[in-house]
Amino acid sequence: MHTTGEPTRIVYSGFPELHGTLLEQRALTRSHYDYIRRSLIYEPRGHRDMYGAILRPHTELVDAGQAHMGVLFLTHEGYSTMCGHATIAISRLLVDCTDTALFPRRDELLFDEEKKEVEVRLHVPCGLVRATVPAIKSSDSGNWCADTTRTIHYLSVPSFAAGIGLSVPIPPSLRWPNLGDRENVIVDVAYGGAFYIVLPASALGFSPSLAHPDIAALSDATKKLRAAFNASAELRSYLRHPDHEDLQFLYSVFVTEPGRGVPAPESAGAETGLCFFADQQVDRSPTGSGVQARVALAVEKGERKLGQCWTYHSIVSNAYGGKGGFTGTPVEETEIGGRRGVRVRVSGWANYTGFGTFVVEEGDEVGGGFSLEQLQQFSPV
Ligand SMILES: O=C(O)[C@H]1NCC[C@@H]1O
Repeated sequence: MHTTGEPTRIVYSGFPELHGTLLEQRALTRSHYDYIRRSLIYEPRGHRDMYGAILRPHTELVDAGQAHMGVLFLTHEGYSTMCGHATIAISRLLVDCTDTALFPRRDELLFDEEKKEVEVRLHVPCGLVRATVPAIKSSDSGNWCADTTRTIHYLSVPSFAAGIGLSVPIPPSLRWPNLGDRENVIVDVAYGGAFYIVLPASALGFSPSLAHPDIAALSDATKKLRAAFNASAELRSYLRHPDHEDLQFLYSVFVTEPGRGVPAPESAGAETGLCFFADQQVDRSPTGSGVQARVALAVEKGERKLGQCWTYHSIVSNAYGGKGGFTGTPVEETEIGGRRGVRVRVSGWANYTGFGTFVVEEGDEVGGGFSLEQLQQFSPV
């Protein structure tokens, strides 16, 4: 499927059996079955910016009846903890799926006759996500399917601002050309199921406009900024999560341009962002978990009130006249580990791109998956 152009290759059958909690399944997948991620995400089946997900029908929350399905997320680098664009895609898929062998808790989904929607609860590595999928019911069969004329929305785990106006010292070995003679970059850090650095392009020494971004140069700058941030124990201490240390890492640098893009009719304003995540993948979608992080920052800074809806664009949604932009609305203040958090409602669309079966033939070493970049780094080419 894709969400504003960002792919989600969804594994719903054929994955080896896994037991334990979702985080244990994630660890086991990483240690024993990483070859499956590489075969689906790397070339020749995938590419540098491919994204995937594995459905997990048994997790502690699914078995306790709190979630309908568990999900592991796959990136070019490894296994992420939250993904808004994939949540939107997978919840639509599950509403459309009538096969209980693939989706054992299918019969527990409820069609809300009044609102004409179905709630799907997903257990993802950062916690429980509640998605609401608009649906249409057939009067003949009584079956429903997703109604693609309305947006899907989800409420994820609490988001929070972890640090505002932090100064990141950039050592000489990590400077990039646009930095000029600056020695520090000022960033905000926020959590939206994963930790994000958020900053305007101008803070990196680039033009503030993301109308025609130099993606390669921004990728180089954000990669170096991330390395400089991670080099400081004091700055890393801002990546603290009260629940689980698996969640305590910097996932992404999000470069933003406030004001750019067409606001959705129900929203009070718009902005555009360019998200570099994992090992510098570029998100084509407006990045649901990053929207959560950016809304939490806006609330913390007093720029956004509860209930105020805002539109978030990517360079792809802007290129299509605003179609595919997400909206983000802070709906509830909450507390997380003694600090102020906010629940953010994110909405967007997802579409199917196809259904398929992948094979890796025995003895096909190249076809097991390769990353051109890693080959260049580690092997003679
Ligand atoms: O929408 C999101 O949250 C995701 N898209 C790719 C990077 C993030 O995990």
